[in-house]
Amino acid sequence: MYDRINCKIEGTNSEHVGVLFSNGETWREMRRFALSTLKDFGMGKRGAEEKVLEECGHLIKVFERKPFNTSHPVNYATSNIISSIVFGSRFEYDDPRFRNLVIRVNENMSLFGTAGIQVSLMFHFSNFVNDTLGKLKATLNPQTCRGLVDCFLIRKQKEEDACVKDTQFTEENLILTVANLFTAGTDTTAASLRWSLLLMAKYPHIQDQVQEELTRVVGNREVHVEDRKNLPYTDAVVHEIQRFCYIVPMAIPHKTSRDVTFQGFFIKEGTTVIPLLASVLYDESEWESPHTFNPSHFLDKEGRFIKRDAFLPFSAGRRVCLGESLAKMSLFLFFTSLLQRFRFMPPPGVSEYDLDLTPAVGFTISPSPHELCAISRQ
Ligand code: HEM
Repeated sequence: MYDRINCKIEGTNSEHVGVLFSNGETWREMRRFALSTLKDFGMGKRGAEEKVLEECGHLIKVFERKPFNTSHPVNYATSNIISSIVFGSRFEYDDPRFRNLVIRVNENMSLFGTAGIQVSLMFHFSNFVNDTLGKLKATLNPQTCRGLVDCFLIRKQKEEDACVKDTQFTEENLILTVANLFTAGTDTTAASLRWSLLLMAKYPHIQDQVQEELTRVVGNREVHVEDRKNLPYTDAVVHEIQRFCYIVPMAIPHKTSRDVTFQGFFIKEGTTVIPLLASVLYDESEWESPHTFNPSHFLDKEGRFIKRDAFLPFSAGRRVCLGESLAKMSLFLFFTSLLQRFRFMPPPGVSEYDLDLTPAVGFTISPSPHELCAISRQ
């Protein structure tokens, strides 16, 4: 059951292109291509770690002691991770075209599925990508891929030269695949990070324990992915944030590719099925206290980190999140690097108890608008 339902975006042929909403050969080819280039430029590599740490350096500069809204800076930072993997470069936070794109992607996730918003995103996205693409095409060197777009253009040229019939490496597929990576990969990671900071301000005793562990194990040097295994409490906190906040409560609609009988129910081929990830992340038979923010869900009695089968924020199966490794790495590095440097607190006059955990409405679950103070620890 890995097909998507048909989700056509007005004005485009999006039912048949990109990764998120395509099926069959297009999905297979675009997913394979995106995964292998993400591996080359991002996931599981030292290069990606450097990109996240570099971006963290930029983010740290805009965090403030006085109350500030975490939304925009965090969204710019996570968008820049995708930008540097896709385009091979990042954007300044005050670049108006970049800011506009980030806002559109954010709106798109809040109102996911609304045709008007999808059209508006595609319009802004096409403009932004066409502009960036023009620059990349003008400076393309077939010997060096700066990012996913270069790899795509080189492959497109090769398939054109070889007169490959029905090639998937088309301009439309390029724009939709890039749009999919921005839509699926920026707001989700940003929302997770914003929840992390809010929860640390809300539960200072948990923030204390994370900071004690970071100071003891890492000290003042840069945190690296390798440190994760020596930071069991921090790792448990990051996992618990993803469980407790279930950023994507429902997976993207699937469609049964054949008749199936599941738990005694007959489901006909072509039926729309929406896996409810929140139900497993809050399953009372799996978690000791599902409705409480409790990092012990991921710790054994000796304080060692434990994996849990019911931890499925990225879904499962063949349509499992394509960016899972990148998201996990980014979240861990941003969270630990920020907590090394700052103490996150409610604004003056607001107590921890007043910090509201009611989520904002949308396809992804983001915190409601709020302000925090970032007090330097160094
Ligand atoms: C905390 C961050 C993230 C969460 C919680 C998350 C979660 C998910 C979920 C639940 C799905 C739907 C799976 C299904 O339909 O069964 C999904 C799909 C997807 N995600 Fe993520 N995601 C995150 C970050 C990312 C990142 C960073 C990227 C890009 C690099 C990304 C790219 C995608 C793509 C392309 C799909 C569609 C896969 C397909 O249809 O084959 N995601 N994600």
